[in-house]
Amino acid sequence: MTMNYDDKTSIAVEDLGKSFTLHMQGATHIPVLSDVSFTVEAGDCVVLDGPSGAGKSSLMRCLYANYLPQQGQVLIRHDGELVDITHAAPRTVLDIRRRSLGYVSQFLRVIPRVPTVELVMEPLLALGIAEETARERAGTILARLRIPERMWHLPPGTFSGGEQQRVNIARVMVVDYPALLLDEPTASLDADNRQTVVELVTEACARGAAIVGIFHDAAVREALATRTMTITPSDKVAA
Ligand SMILES: Nc1ncnc2c1ncn2[C@@H]1O[C@H](COP(=O)(O)OP(=O)(O)OP(=O)(O)O)[C@@H](O)[C@H]1O
Repeated sequence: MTMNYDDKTSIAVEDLGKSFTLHMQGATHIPVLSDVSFTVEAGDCVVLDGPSGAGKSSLMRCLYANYLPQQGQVLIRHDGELVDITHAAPRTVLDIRRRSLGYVSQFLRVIPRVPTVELVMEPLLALGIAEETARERAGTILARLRIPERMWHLPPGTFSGGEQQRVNIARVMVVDYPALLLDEPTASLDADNRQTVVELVTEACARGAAIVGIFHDAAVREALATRTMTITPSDKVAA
């Protein structure tokens, strides 16, 4: 049942439950999340905490509708309305992802042969932003994240792990999404780039973005969290 939310609520998670069934292992049942409920308001940065394997990344994937939960719903503010992304039609999910919800995953999914600058411009072009403006904004964020200009025309397939992660971050943070999901964006970054990411996320919060993040670095968590949500491991029962 959908509760009443005020206009500032950007994300509302209601009674979410997710388990996996491993069919190759005699239908082993792995409960991961049960009865997870929380809301994220505009300008909030909710940090997911909890031990390894508790289900933080799985929750993030449910929020982006990469995983389908068996129970509950995830409401995302889209065009002024709270829309249940878990039960939305595929084209609505794509539209929410294009305009309302950005997601920095742990790894860059590289599209072969596409130059870095074009990868970063692409989400802006999809929003109808003119090519020249998109190129300029892509350059600005790549420079902030210390990707040297001589690399912008190269596809990032051969870049280092940290360089690929920064391209991944640039591709999302170049858009002013109203809501953002950040799954360990600073994991393989050096101190300077970690600081840049902290600044980018702080700026996003200040302009009113609603953020859910997983950050293994305690200093990053401390700098960004307006609230912490602890995810407790479900009993991993084999049936
Ligand atoms: N696609 C999947 N199929 C089966 N089991 C999965 C799948 N994805 C996650 N799991 C299981 O769900 C549990 C939670 O994993 P998840 O990656 O969400 O944890 P986490 O809290 O993000 O851990 P970490 O902090 O180590 O990244 C683990 O036991 C994992 O094996």
